[in-house]
Amino acid sequence: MVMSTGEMFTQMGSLIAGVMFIWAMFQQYFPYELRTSLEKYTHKLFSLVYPYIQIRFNEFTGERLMRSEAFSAIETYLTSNSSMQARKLKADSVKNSQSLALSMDDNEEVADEFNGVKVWWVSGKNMSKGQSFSFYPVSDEKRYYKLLFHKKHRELIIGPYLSHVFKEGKAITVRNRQRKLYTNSGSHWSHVVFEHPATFQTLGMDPIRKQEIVEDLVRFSNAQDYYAKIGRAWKRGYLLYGPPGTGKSTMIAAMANLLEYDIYDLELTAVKDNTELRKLLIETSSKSIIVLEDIDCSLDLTGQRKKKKEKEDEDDDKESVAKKLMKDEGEAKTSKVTLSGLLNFIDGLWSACRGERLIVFTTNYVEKLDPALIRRGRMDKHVELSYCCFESFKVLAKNYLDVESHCLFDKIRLLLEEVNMSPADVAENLMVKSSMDAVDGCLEDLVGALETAKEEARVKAAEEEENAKRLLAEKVKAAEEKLKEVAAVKEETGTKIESNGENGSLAKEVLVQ
Ligand SMILES: Nc1ncnc2c1ncn2[C@@H]1O[C@H](COP(=O)(O)OP(=O)(O)OP(=O)(O)O)[C@@H](O)[C@H]1O
Ligand SMILES: [Mg+2]
Repeated sequence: MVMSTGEMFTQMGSLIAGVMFIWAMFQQYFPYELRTSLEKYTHKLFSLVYPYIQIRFNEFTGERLMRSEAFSAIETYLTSNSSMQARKLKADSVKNSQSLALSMDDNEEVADEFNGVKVWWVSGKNMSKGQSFSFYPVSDEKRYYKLLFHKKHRELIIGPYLSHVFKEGKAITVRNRQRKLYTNSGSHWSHVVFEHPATFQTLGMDPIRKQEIVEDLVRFSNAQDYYAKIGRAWKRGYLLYGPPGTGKSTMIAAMANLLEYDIYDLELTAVKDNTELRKLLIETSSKSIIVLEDIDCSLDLTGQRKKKKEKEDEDDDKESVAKKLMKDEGEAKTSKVTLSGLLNFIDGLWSACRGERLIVFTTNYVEKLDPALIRRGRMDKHVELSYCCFESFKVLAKNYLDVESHCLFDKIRLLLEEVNMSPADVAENLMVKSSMDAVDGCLEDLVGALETAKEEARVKAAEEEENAKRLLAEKVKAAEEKLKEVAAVKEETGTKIESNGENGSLAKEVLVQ
């Protein structure tokens, strides 16, 4: 059997250690003075013969036998190296069984290089003593990794190399993990696998603004040191606002996909009180987006969710939820989330308990939100998503139909300047309905839809103008009637006042006014 380098060094080390042990036992028979100088020389000799250092990383640590973070990070780090070098590999599936990860099997060895220095990693396992025979897999094996390197590189390996291994191992874990979409029922989060395919490439909006948002997000995700330096919690608030179907929810999915974050979709109406809200916050992990959708209609005074449509139909002098919360706060029972509870959730002391988090609010009615809720510092970036412009259309056309230019584009551009159509409606028209004339057919459908919308808008505007004219005519008529009445009264009272003597002219003036 061929012995690998690391194995050879380990065996050599064990052999020398054995000899040293016998030698140490033997030394006990020498006088004390002679023994101390002998020990000194023995150590020198040992490090000359065997100049290597070994570090052992056990899989389980502590009294509660927690799996060691260092071990996990090393295991993941070595996975990327081992598939090329090790002879015996273990296979495991990652990312929803879509791909395989190969890692080194027990008693295998791989070499690694860092700044030109070679090190060896050896995997091994110990069995617990007193094991009884069983047909079932043994669960009390204790695995470990041993790192072997020359003693002259001690500082480099113990410092920069090991921190590089841990950092890289954790980064690979994040890349390979299955991302999750959480939702709360009461004070508990439950999750499904997050698989939304939206990306910033497929999001239809002005490319310059889109680039600005992408850069802002990437800058945030790399800014741990910066946030620590300026003494702020590593979190950022986004307010996405605009009419329905303009891509607010889609943008959140694109954000999560860009940064590889989990999403916590917080249903505020299902939260009993501020304490429950805080509990939910504490249970979120870092590298995540906490989403509060439709913040303007998430709650009402009774804590019941109102459907958006009903909300739209309600009377005009609606108050923002935030204002209602504020009013409600004084009389709040323990079963209510209050505005201050929500503000604390966003930027109270507990909000800093896990770093690297985005908090995203969405709303169709930004003007209804309480300024306290969305001031900079809480919602750092305000992003308006609006009706489809020509730039957004071009992204959608490229995405849905794979076209970058077409003879109908000019017509569409002019129509989009005149008509308010949401990207969701534009996208609906660009969905291929049959294999025949896909591009021409879809673009013609869109032109048709835009022209219909334009005509509808024209008819609506004409109706509104007609209504306004009618209203004005009615008002003029009413005013004329009033004038007639006033004139009649004036004539009657004017005569009386005139007969009243010197005050008569003054009274007349007042009446005229
Ligand atoms: N800007 C956009 N780019 C690409 N697709 C979009 C865009 N806006 C909307 N869509 C499409 O329309 C659908 C609805 O969009 P989305 O749910 O993101 O809208 P929203 O702004 O969140 O609406 P609401 O205010 O009703 O929640 C999505 O499935 C998406 O495919
Ligand atoms: Mg939405």
